[in-house]
This record gives sequence, C-alpha cells and structure tokens, in this order.
Amino acid sequence: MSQVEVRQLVKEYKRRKNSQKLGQALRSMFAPDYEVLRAVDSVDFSIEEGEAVGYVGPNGSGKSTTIKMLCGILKPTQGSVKINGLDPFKDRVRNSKGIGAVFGNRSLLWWDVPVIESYRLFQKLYDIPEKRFQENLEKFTEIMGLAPLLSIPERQLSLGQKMRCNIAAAFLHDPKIVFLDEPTIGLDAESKAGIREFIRRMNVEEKTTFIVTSHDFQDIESLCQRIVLINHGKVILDDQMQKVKLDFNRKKQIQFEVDVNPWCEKETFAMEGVQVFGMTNHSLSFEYDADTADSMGIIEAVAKRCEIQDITISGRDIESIIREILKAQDVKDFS
Ligand SMILES: Nc1ncnc2c1ncn2[C@@H]1O[C@H](COP(=O)(O)OP(=O)(O)OP(=O)(O)O)[C@@H](O)[C@H]1O
Repeated sequence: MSQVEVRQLVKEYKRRKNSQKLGQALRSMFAPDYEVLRAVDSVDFSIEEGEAVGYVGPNGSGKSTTIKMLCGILKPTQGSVKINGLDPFKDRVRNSKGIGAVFGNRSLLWWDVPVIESYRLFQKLYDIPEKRFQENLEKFTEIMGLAPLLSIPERQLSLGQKMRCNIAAAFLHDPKIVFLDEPTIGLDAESKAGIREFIRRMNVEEKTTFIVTSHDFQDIESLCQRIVLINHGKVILDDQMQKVKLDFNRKKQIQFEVDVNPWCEKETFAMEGVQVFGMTNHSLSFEYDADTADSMGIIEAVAKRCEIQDITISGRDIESIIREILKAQDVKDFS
C-alpha cells in the first residue's frame, strides 16, 4: 500500500447564488437559492514514502481543498483518502500524529507566548520524548537560525521569522508526511532559500514525504521530483519533473558529469538526432531534437560506458511548460 492513496476524490461546496436583480435578491433572502460547485473532481493519485510532490494549478483549481481533505480538515463528498492506511477524516487524531501541515496564511503558534513555549505545548500534545524534542530543536535551530527567535512571542516576529518558526513546529513530532501550502509566500529571496534548504534536508535525511503547493515555481522546481497539475478540480498531469521537462522541450540540451569520459579522446559519440556540443575528460554535452532522438536512449548510452555523477537538462523551465499546458486548456487567470 502507498503512503498516500487518493481514489476518485470529490469535494463539492454548496454556495448561495447571488442575484443582481432586486426582486430575485429579495426572494432569495427568504428562500435561498443554492448552486453546487465541484472544487475537486474525481482526483486519483498515490504517493510513496520519501517522495516530494508539487501539487500545482491556477487560482481556484482545488489545491487547498484537496490538501484539507488529505489533512482531515474537510470531509470528502465522494471517494476516499488513505494516509498511512488511515482515513484522515475519521481517524483525525491518530492521523495527525503522523502528519505535519503548514498553511502559509495560517499560524500553528500561539500568538502571544514565546515560540519555545508553543514548541513545549506541541511536545505535550504529541507526546514527544524529551531527548527527541531536544535533538529536533537543536537541528532545526541550526539549519534555520532559530536561536534568537525562540524567546520572542510570535506576534513580534517578521513574516519570514514566523514562517521559519512555523515550519520547525510542524516537524517537531517527526511526521512521516508534511503538507506545505504556499510555504514561502511573501518572503524575501534569502528566507525562501533557507526554508527550501530545510525542506530538502528533511526529505533527503529523514525521508519525509512532502506535498507542496506553491505559485512560486522555484519552490516546486527546487523541492519536488514529481509534479501533479490540477485544473478545474481535475488532475491533468502527474509525472516526474524531469520527464515533464524532457517531454515538453523539443530542442533540448543535456549535460553529463561523469567519472571518465570514454568519448573524449579517440571515439565519436554517434546517435541519430543527437549533436555533440562539448566534451571534456569529465563532461559531455549534447543538443538533440526530441522528435527524432530518444532522450532516455542518450542517458542509457552514456551510462553504459561511464559512471554518471550528475545530469543537467536545460530547456524551458517548468513554469513556462505548465503555462503552455494550461494555455492549451484556455486558462487565462494563472498567477
Ligand atoms: N469554503 C468554501 N465554500 C465554498 N466554495 C469554496 C470554499 N473553499 C473554496 N471554495 C471554492 O472552491 C474552488 C477551489 O478552491 P481552492 O481554495 O481549493 O483552490 P486553490 O487551488 O487552492 O486556489 P488558490 O491557488 O487561489 O489558493 C474555488 O472556486 C473556491 O472559490
């Protein structure tokens, strides 16, 4: 079983219709007229332990609604969600022990007590053993520079400081999965970089699974290996980030760093549709046309002859690819 399993998930909101016409508006005060909005429409996906998934889409496409159902805050209209085998809505308390959540516009901390006191309350709430609490606090303090902030009440912190303290709070109980909704919204470049570094380290070192929603594609590109694109409540793309980039770039460049480049001195690298751009003892770079050359074929050919240490694929960034996909669907309000 996958760590996160979402099957045919639907959320409908019942909304009161507002009429522009006076007569209808008066009538609807006594007999309100409702319309049903399907915010999440038959969404399916599974997420394995340790994955970092970017859940992206235009404003109002249903991202927050999905995340709220995954956290157990909202009850699905139809379909099912399983997090670590639990139904997050029915097993809300047990589920909350295994997950962390940060909503960029809402704080986890108590407004007028020093941050460390909020952390102590979380320790009690989640039964975090003192040793583990201290280890985590030390690690998070070091990575995100929290030391000077711990004695200050949240209301006296800047936006960036608040976000760092909130993110640390969400990790104190060693959650297996963390939901991050706009984790860097409104922050300056340095604060964003610090938060991304922390999230990346938790993903690599602790194998924490992440589901990140953000309109900042640098968040998505720097944190996520996989991207799920939602539009009008439906998933319209779910794939590995590198694969999306490969598939949507026709003329692409691919660079390899290798232990020893066997083609450097004597041989020629020959493959249909592939042009050699540069070679050194430890690197190779090619340009190829996606219509005629198979990108995975190049990687396989290189991997057969030497040890690949790094691969860089350049072309358009993920934001412009996503815009193109959405434009094809005639979406104009992407922000
Ligand atoms: N409590 C609610 N009652 C009625 N409609 C709602 C409610 N919450 C959200 N909606 C509607 O559901 C749709 C999806 O909203 P949601 O907040 O999930 O989108 P989102 O993708 O997170 O958007 P954004 O990027 O702007 O945060 C929108 O049309 C929104 O107006």
